[in-house]
Amino acid sequence: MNEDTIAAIATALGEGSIAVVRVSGPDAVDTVAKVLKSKTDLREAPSHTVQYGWIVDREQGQDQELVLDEVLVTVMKGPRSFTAEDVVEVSTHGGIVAVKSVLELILRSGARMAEPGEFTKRAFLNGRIDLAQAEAVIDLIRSKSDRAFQMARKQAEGALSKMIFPMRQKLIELLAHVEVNIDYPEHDVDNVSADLIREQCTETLAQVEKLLNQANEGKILREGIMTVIVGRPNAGKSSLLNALARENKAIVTDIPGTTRDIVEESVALAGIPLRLLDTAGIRETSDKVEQIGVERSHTALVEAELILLVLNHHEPLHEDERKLLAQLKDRPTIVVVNKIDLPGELDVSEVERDYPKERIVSLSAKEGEGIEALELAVSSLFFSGKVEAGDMTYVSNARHIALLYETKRSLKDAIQATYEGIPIDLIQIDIAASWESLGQILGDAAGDSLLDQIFSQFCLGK
Ligand SMILES: Nc1nc2c(c(=O)[nH]1)N(C=O)[C@@H](CNc1ccc(C(=O)N[C@@H](CCC(=O)O)C(=O)O)cc1)CN2
Ligand SMILES: Nc1nc2c(ncn2[C@@H]2O[C@H](COP(=O)(O)OP(=O)(O)OP(=O)(O)O)[C@@H](O)[C@H]2O)c(=O)[nH]1
Ligand SMILES: [Mg+2]
Repeated sequence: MNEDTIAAIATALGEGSIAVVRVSGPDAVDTVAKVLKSKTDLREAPSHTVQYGWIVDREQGQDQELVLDEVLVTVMKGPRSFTAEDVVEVSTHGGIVAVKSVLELILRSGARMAEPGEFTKRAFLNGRIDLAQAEAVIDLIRSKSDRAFQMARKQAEGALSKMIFPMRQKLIELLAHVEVNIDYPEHDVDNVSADLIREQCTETLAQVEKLLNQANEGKILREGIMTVIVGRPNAGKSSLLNALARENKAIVTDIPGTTRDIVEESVALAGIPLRLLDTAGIRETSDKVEQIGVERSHTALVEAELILLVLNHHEPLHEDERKLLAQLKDRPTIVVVNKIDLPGELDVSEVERDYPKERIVSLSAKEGEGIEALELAVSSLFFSGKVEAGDMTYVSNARHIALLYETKRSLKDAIQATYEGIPIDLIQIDIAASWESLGQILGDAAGDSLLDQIFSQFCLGK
């Protein structure tokens, strides 16, 4: 347990109705009791209760005391608290003046200023949460969407840890089993061990790979897919954006070259968030403004994670479209054959030579027909199965993903070694390594520098 009692402002600095100073550590109650005037002495207050009172600076004059603010004070006795230590929270009036003066007084009364993330770090060091949970707290604060927040919240509650834990348990049991066989060598024991290792490591490897696949899907669900709509002028790119956005966001006219600059809109397609970029139609042009637009279309393509190449069903394939089809065939491209409400002039078989059928979608942006087919094509391109947002655990933290890759490598090495007749005690090293890298996700034996690096990313007071 920590000796120090720490304090910091836990709320954002700015105008607001209330602000909170959080104090944690063995002297939290005493420190605040010294500066609080209330009916019940804070030292006598039961845990998880709120006291009304005033924060007073008694050291100001001789007899007179200076009232800093009228407050509500919450006491949470350890280990039933966020840090697992005694925690006292002082709710002051909002704005920065009251809360700052209360914090300063508390610091003068014996507490030390907390470092960024130190409250959460203590929750980790005191064993209330593991490192993966602590890291999820940062993601929680930083999340910008409901979905991102819900993913982080579940991890903060230990969803990932609950999956890692049994995997590690299985590996340690395997190690124990193999160890016993080595210590009491009988005939053919090595073969039995090799079979056992192969079986268990293959099972764990499948779980690790599943987590890694889901990590990628989770990233898509949190951040959205950068989607670029390209095609010739008048193909109906802006109409497609409007149809997907269900509003007239981009200007649509029958004049080729209408869109000059990139128009951006976020939409959800079959539950998948897309960051849609409508671009200027690609063609040779002498118009200076349009040229810049076409240039921007090409630039957008470079970074696109999904490309919707819009063709016009009502016209034969144009040379510029042949070029685009060839250029984009190895990219994540879906060919959208638009204007199917009009008579067909386009020879789709030419497209089908380079693109599989499930990557070609026919629709009418104007009539809003065939959008479901596009939804299907997008979700099968990015998701192995159904898009689940509800109860899946998505690994989002870069450190965790790197450690899962390390685990994967060790498990693969172990499996490979069983086929090559490598001595069991050498294979044990790989198994132990995979057990360790999984443990590092939870913060097993994490060194000071790693902890410093992780917790310094937090804001003050968290
Ligand atoms: N005022 C206030 N609001 C807050 C927080 C806080 O610290 N203070 N939180 C901070 O992020 C979040 C809530 N998170 C919390 C997580 C655990 C515990 C806690 O005391 N856990 C104990 C005992 C719980 C119990 O009595 O059953 C434990 O898990 O042992 C408190 C807050 C959001 N709202
Ligand atoms: N019949 C029919 N007309 C369409 C359809 N989609 C678009 N159009 C029409 O085609 C014309 C061009 O549509 P836009 O959406 O502006 O085409 P664009 O690809 O954005 O064109 P630029 O911005 O010039 O590159 C407009 O007159 C639209 O109404 C469709 O599905 N069916
Ligand atoms: Mg347009």
